[in-house]
Amino acid sequence: MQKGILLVNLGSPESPDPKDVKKYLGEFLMDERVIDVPLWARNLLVKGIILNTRPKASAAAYKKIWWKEGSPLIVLSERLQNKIQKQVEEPVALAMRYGSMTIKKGLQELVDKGVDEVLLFPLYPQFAMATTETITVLAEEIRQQYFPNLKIESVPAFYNKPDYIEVLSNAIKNHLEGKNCDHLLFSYHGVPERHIRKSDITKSHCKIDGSCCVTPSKAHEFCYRHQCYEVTRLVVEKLGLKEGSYSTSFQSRLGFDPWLLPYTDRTIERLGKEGIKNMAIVTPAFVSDCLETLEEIAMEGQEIFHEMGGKDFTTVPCLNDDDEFVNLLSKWISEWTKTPIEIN
Ligand SMILES: C=CC1=C(C)c2cc3[nH]c(cc4nc(cc5[nH]c(cc1n2)c(C)c5CCC(=O)O)C(CCC(=O)O)=C4C)c(C)c3C=C
Ligand SMILES: [Fe+2]
Ligand SMILES: [Fe+2]
Repeated sequence: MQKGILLVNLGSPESPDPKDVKKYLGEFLMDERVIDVPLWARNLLVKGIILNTRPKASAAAYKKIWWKEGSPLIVLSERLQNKIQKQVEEPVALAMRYGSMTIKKGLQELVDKGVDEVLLFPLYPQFAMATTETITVLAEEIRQQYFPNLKIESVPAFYNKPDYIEVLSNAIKNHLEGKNCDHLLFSYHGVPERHIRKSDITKSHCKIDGSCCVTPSKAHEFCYRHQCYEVTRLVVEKLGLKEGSYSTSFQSRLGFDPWLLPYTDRTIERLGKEGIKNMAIVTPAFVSDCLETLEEIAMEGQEIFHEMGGKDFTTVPCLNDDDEFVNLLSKWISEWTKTPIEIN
């Protein structure tokens, strides 16, 4: 058996041009695991409303964060792939759930290299229907249709692995060293509350209240909200943060449905109003910096904080191609391939 690895991230538009942004948003938001309403309603909402209003504003936001080499999310994912490939003997390919770097092309690239057993690695620490699930479901559909002899094994959410928490905590500690920080905000991408209920395998656990996510349950294997709160809890424990010096919030809501609370923008506002002068934000739902971290948090979030009288505002970069993170992913891959690796 020849083994290979397929890393999968979300994707990004081809360019920050409104035409390309519209095309990308069309594919992304028509995914039934992202906007999870019946097809007729999704068509109405996405094609009838969102794609006629959002692409211009989104394109302007993408323009602010776009790099010479391309979309930060894609460039950073490629750097991660290249660094892992330097440590791992087996071929490591990269694909995006949306856009031109498709999962089909990624699998084809591995098959062309003689691979018949793939480790599918969604680059998300927490499980969500809109991320991990849509990747694994699509990969399986593609396998059945085009590569029926290929074996695919998926890496589950790694939010509570002690070595991941250690790498994340070290990155936060290193970034904050020598900086003023009175409050650390853990901001996770939000999801509609309905997604949490839909992913509840017990069908009765998730109440989305103050207690369900801290009450042990089988449901937590697929509960995005629980997994986000667990990352905060475990990092807080590791860094020895005091009660009151940190919070958890959810960003990037879209539409009128209730999304997970509290919202990040309102939380930043509250912290400023309460007299916090120096704050930091970490965004552990994202492995790679992207529009949501570089624009929504580092630019818009900072502006809100300053308007509320805040002073120092710092954003902890995502793990991106951090050496400790590369070593960790390479180690997990080598545990699967059973080929020892040499850590650079
Ligand atoms: C980290 C995990 C993510 C979850 C969960 C998620 C859910 C989700 N997102 C939208 C709508 C949008 N998201 C957008 C950008 C975006 N989302 C994620 C990650 C998650 N999304 C990333 C990494 C990015 C950035 C991509 C980049 O190119 O840099 C956007 C596009 C930007 C905008 O117009 O604001 C939308 C729209 C929904 C509806 C959703 C539902 C569960
Ligand atoms: Fe999103
Ligand atoms: Fe819960």
